[in-house]
Amino acid sequence: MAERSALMEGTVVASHGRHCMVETADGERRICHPRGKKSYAVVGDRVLWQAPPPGQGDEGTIEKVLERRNLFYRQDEIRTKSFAANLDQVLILIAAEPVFSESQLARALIAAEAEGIKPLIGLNKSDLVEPFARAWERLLPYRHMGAGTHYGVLPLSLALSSDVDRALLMEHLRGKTTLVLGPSGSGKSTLINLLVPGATVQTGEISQALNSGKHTTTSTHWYWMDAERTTALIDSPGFQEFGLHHVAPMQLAACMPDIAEHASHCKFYNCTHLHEPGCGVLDAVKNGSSAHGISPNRYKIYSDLFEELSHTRY
Ligand SMILES: Nc1nc2c(ncn2[C@@H]2O[C@H](COP(=O)(O)OP(=O)(O)OP(=O)(O)O)[C@@H](O)[C@H]2O)c(=O)[nH]1
Ligand SMILES: [Zn+2]
Repeated sequence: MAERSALMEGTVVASHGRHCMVETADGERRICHPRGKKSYAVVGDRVLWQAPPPGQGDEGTIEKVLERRNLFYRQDEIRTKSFAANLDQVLILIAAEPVFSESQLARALIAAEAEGIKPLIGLNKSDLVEPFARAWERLLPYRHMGAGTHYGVLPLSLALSSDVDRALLMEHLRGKTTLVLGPSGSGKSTLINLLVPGATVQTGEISQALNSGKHTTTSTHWYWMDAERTTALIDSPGFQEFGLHHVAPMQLAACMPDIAEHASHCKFYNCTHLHEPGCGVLDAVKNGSSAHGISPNRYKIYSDLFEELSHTRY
């Protein structure tokens, strides 16, 4: 039996099917395959990997996925899609146009909360004055959520005020690992290319290497934004149909800061906030859009999701 080399630690920086690109501590990258089911890794995973025995090519094997701090994923009845692991925050980029789906936004935010990941919202295309004003208005509950400490909505105009936007984004991203998500047309590619010059070329090359020649961009990629490798951005496709099958209905309120804020005032500790007397959430819904109320849209998202998650689980 050929002698095997030592285990080394690395970070998964791209994945395509079962193939991964692993980056070592000194920045070297190489293609690795998982050894077994237990070593399936996603972008952001810290892994122990091993170089192949001499003369057997240069593709390594992932021997072990180290314990994750968190995993951002969506799940429906049929499948689970894992986006990335070990994140500091998720930046959801939407735009004045095309009009965004509030339900989709809310779902992504809940998925982040459920894993203890800080969400951040960017609203792009502020140059489209009227549609932007409408979108900004629709985001009112999100701008106020958690007394302004929790979320933040960053107004952006990525194609026009690139220097200003780069500086603003850097304030929020510096030193962190951030997953960027967004519906098609929101300006996600514009954002990635603004923050990581040459990202498109890098993506093409890695995709090609992982996909044995076929060109594809439908995979998740990790980019360093600085030479010191302290600030990372992860680009991932697949924002549509955000299933939350993994969130229990009774866990939902805690994952929606504007609802959670009032849930401690309920008479019953196991209040569903749907019909109970003495419910702090229902009282806050009556106060509607006042500073301390819950917006009708947000409550509808809560009650619809509660119903949906109650059905899908059993
Ligand atoms: N008006 C305006 N248009 C912008 C802005 N930023 C990006 N766009 C335009 O919006 C369109 C979509 O931008 P992309 O960066 O390709 O968006 P994407 O989210 O990557 O979209 P997909 O490639 O479909 O996933 C392009 O035509 C951009 O030029 C902006 O600040 N203002
Ligand atoms: Zn209640």
